[in-house]
Amino acid sequence: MSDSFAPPAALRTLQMDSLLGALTDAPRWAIYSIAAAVALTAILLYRYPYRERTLHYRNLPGPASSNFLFGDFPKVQSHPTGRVMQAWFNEYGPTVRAKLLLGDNLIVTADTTAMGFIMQHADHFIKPPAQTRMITRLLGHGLLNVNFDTHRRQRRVLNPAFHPDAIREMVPHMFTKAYELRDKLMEACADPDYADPETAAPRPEDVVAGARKVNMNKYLINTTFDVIGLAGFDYDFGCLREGNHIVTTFRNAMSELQRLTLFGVLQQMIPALDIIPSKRNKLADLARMGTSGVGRECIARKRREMESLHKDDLSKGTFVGKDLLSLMLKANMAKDLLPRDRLDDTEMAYQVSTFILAGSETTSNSLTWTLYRLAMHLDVQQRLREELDTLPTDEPSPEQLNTLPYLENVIHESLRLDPPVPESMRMCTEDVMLPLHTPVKGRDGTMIDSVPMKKGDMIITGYMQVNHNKDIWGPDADRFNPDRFDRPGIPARKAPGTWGNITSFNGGNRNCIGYRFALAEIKAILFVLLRHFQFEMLPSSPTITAKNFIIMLPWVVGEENVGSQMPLMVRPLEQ
Ligand code: HEM
Repeated sequence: MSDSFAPPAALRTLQMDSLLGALTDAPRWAIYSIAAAVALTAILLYRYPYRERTLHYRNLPGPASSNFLFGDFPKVQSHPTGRVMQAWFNEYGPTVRAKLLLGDNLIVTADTTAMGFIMQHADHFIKPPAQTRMITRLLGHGLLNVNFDTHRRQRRVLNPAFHPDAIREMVPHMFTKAYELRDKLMEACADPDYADPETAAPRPEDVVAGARKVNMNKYLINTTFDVIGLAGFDYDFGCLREGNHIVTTFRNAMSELQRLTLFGVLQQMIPALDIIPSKRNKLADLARMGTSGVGRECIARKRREMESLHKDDLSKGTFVGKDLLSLMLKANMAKDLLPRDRLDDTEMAYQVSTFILAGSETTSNSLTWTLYRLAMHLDVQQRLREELDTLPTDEPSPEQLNTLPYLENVIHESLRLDPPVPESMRMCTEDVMLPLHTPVKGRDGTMIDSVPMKKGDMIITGYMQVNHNKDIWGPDADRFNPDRFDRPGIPARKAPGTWGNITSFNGGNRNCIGYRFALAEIKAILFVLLRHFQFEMLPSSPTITAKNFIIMLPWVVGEENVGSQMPLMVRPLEQ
């Protein structure tokens, strides 16, 4: 039947010949253009309508894509941290689907059960390979970016270094650096010509008797780098004193990697671009060489100290220091550790790079946002200061600091409201059903209480949105109120996470290994700062906003050229 409509064979041959003839006669550019157009159409049909129709979680609700090529993430990035995602959750419920690059889909959730499930199944939800490649280039194969058995092996050696007893021994280093910071700020405030090079020149109204405009974020970054150097591996970076070129290179690399550039986007999609000596690749290599070089130097020094102490038997080389690296080296020598489970020196050096990143910018940002909240709420700041003043010492022990309930509440509230790592992305490694606490209404009107995920699917978990969940923290969940923790019935229900019913330190076996270190450091630094200074908002009231570049950084609207900053008025207190 159908053959009767087909042209006769001779005619078919003629048509084919004339098509081929036309193609061979056509100029080359025309042939290439046609081929490119056909390929592009095929790709677009595949990436958009085809995948949309065949997507296994297509019923999940979510926004219409805000950008055909780049998906929703330019919009997410151009708004303050968490704003766009929260708007989606308000409209569709806590689990939605959104668009990544070139029509790729992903799931975005702040559902407490889904997030708990992801935390408890770390092998099923790993960091996306593109992100891991980038971080590995910066840090090497350290704890932050290895998976499966390698992660378990490394974590086993690192865990003892973060035991509460071990952290207690590191607190004096935290105070040493907190007092160095105090002295730097005092110097700045005493100098009538002081102009902070890390922020814009003060406006006339910000020139105030007895106080100075200071970019506290930068001072705190220098402090936390110094603390991690001393407490982490017995190495003084001296960032507060005079700056350090290794840290500067490292921070430059971080800024470059955090910038949204076309090359960066392409590099995520095309691993072959890793070999291009682009600015971001070169800076990441330099940063890794610098920090892991510090690691190697410290490891060699520790080994020499151990050898001179325990010439006869290296395995006795226990008491070489109380820093993280010494404790890791000690754990690595434990007799019950099989040789294949030990970390070699390169792996050990990469942990140093990892702690430099994971242990400094997170803590400094948490402190920065805490000071911002305290500057906005001078009553809270004063009440906290009065509590700190009840301790009869300039260098309290961790136990003494732990007796201060308001200090605990302020830190808890700040970490809840402004988590330095506001979200994380994961890739599914095998097919699973993701359970939900709160069902969402599907596009076809049915309720969805679990989401089918397949190997390779991407998901973003919103730490910040769980922390702001009104069902857990009450109707004022978006407000800074350290007293909420003393209210009966708050938190109203359980949220996943390692500490304080908040997700800021993640949870499960990929939780933040350094959370006790961070809490001790935040307490020591706040103790010293608040007993010597009052922190105030600038009289010119610039708009401070938060932008997420892996870490939630503070920016001043209209001063983006200055880079990330938190300018505050710093006023020394009369002693
Ligand atoms: C307020 C300060 C801190 C916050 C909010 C914080 C938060 C986090 C979060 C959310 C993660 C999970 C990241 C993910 O898997 O996507 C993490 C992991 C990690 N953090 Fe922290 N962190 C802080 C301080 C520290 C400190 C001081 C150290 C080290 C001294 C540290 C070392 C690490 C490491 C090594 C990991 C990777 C753990 C693993 O994958 O097993 N962090 N942190």
